[in-house]
Amino acid sequence: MLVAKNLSKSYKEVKALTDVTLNIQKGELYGMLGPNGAGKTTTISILSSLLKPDDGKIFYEEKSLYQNLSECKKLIGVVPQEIALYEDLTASENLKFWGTMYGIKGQQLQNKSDELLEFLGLADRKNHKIKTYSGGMKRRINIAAALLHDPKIVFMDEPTVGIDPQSRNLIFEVIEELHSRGLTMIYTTHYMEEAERLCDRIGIIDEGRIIAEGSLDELKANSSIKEEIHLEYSNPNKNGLEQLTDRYNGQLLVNDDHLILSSSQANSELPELIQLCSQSELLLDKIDIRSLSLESIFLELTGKSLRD
Ligand SMILES: Nc1ncnc2c1ncn2[C@@H]1O[C@H](COP(=O)(O)OP(=O)(O)OP(=O)(O)O)[C@@H](O)[C@H]1O
Repeated sequence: MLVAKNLSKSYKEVKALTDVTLNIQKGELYGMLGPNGAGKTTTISILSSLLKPDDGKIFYEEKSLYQNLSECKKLIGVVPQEIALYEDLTASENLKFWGTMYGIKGQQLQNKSDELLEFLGLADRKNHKIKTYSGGMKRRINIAAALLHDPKIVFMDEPTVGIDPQSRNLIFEVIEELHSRGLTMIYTTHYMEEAERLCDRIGIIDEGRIIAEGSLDELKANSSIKEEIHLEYSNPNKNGLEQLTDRYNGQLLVNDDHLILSSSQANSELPELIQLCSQSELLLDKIDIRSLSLESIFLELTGKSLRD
């Protein structure tokens, strides 16, 4: 469906992308997982023709993007990270505006707009102004606007940023339904849980490079880490945490009230870890051994946390 070869892009002295190559199959839900500033928005902007790369080639259904711009653009829908809606217009009026921009008119636009409002669970609010909508509802209308012209591939740039868990779940359900209908999607996120839940294949991006790619199972199989030890503690003792960080350099994620240690053999590492916690005067509430997550894979590959 989409092939991108060796995309590179700099903003003056900032190297935003280096040699990014992607091969997205029809019907695939591909996740780009990376921290803030990794290059996700730049990739989407280039793939959707909003931005020109310094280098690289892009093909949609084997046709070069730049040589077939208007034809390719019809295939593409973009859900931008920033909400692109007029606050003083109703949801219907916003969709009418975007539909007209895509060249859809009259009854066809009305029908499509109603169908999407129904699909996104907002039919009963269609005549309300966007400024009365919650953040999650605005995000859903943002998605509807990208679907008006029946695109074959949709780019979703962090579509759940800044919304509550319930609204996030509604958006996941919409994406899963679109996926089951065969829509090809590229979904960017810095939440590993989203990539794990939604995506057929995940590209891990950091500092403008895809540093690993595969299904969740493939990424796990290629990692030397096998498990994670989760420790919950009740006293965030700074010195104690520093001692542990020194001992487990590059293996340990420290969060507010818990630690995650990436481990190749959790059962044999546990006694030493518990002893060190005791020496470091960390009061443990709970210990859990869990299967490997993308967070640990990211730590293994980059030496840093996805959430930094
Ligand atoms: N218009 C711009 N001018 C200068 N630098 C930019 C511009 N847009 C992005 N950058 C830089 O390029 C790099 C990649 O940014 P990009 O927005 O693509 O990352 P991202 O993964 O989408 O991050 P975020 O989740 O924060 O949007 C960053 O270092 C960013 O500061």
